[in-house]
Amino acid sequence: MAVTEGSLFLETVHMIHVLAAPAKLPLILFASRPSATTTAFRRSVTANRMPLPYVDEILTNAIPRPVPMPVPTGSAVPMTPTKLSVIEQSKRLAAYTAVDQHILPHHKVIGIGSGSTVPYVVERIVQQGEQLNKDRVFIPTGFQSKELIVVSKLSLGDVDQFPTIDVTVDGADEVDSELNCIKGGGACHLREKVLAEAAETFVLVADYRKNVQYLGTNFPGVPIEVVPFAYAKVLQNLHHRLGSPNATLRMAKAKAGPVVSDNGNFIIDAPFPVEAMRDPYKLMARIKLLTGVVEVGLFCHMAQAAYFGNQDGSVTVKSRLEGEVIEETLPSA
Ligand SMILES: O=C(CO)[C@H](O)[C@H](O)COP(=O)(O)O
Repeated sequence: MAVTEGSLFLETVHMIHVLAAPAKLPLILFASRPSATTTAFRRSVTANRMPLPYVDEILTNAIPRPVPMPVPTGSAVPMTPTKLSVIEQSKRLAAYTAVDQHILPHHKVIGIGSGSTVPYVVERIVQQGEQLNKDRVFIPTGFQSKELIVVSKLSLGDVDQFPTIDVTVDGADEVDSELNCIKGGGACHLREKVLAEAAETFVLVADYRKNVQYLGTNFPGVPIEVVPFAYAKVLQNLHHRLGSPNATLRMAKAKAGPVVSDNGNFIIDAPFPVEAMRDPYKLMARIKLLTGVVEVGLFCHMAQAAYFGNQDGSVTVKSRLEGEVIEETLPSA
């Protein structure tokens, strides 16, 4: 899914934060005035067309937020609300743990990925303090992460200025037992793959629902970015030659016509049978050879580690050590 319910929640919160920022209205509104929070949240959710029963679930199923690291004075922190649903709490746990373990003081060029877990990544980076962050540059994978970087008053760079990145942290749609993943639910996978490949260390963060043994378990299709004029030809290739008869052009939700990526391209979502998904590298290579394909949302042999926040407050970590992927679960704090 391009926009999950959880991500809508975060994006809504983020949107309110962005709207509030110029008028210096703190997002603390969420913490100190729950009824105003609920009303504002409902209003923006309605504008985003999220079903209201789900809003009720988010608001009632909320659990207390753990105490964050102290925020250095004067920092612009993209604050999250005081109460988070279990899923949001899991995302934040994953993000905080990954940042604590991988974004170290000597890291100066940092790639910021896309998706609903990434705001927590930026939040934790900001909590590391102005002293550390003033000498760093942050490279976004798209519009969302660029906004997060700017709103957080971190220095923005681009990969053409910094073709070597110390660490890139990104979300994922699914991660398998070999640390391969599906990305592109948010149509950012071209830039995401460039930043993953440019990075010395590429780390994934997600909630427990994305942790699977085989790709395609829950996430229905492989996102494929194509140049617009070639989309019909690529669709035909996928239907008739590559064994994806249900591949479709991704259509926009609040616009007539297809989703257009940050690079001006179209996205095809192509579901494949289980057998094909068991060898994601081979599948990725076959799709990539179709002329008109710009990038495939299968990331194989790229991530060094993946962090999944669990419902019970523990974090499952998959990491690559001397070619082997090991999995461990860190107990809740
Ligand atoms: O690959 C991506 C965008 O292209 C995202 O990282 C991925 O879709 C996960 O997003 P979310 O956390 O919102 O489900």
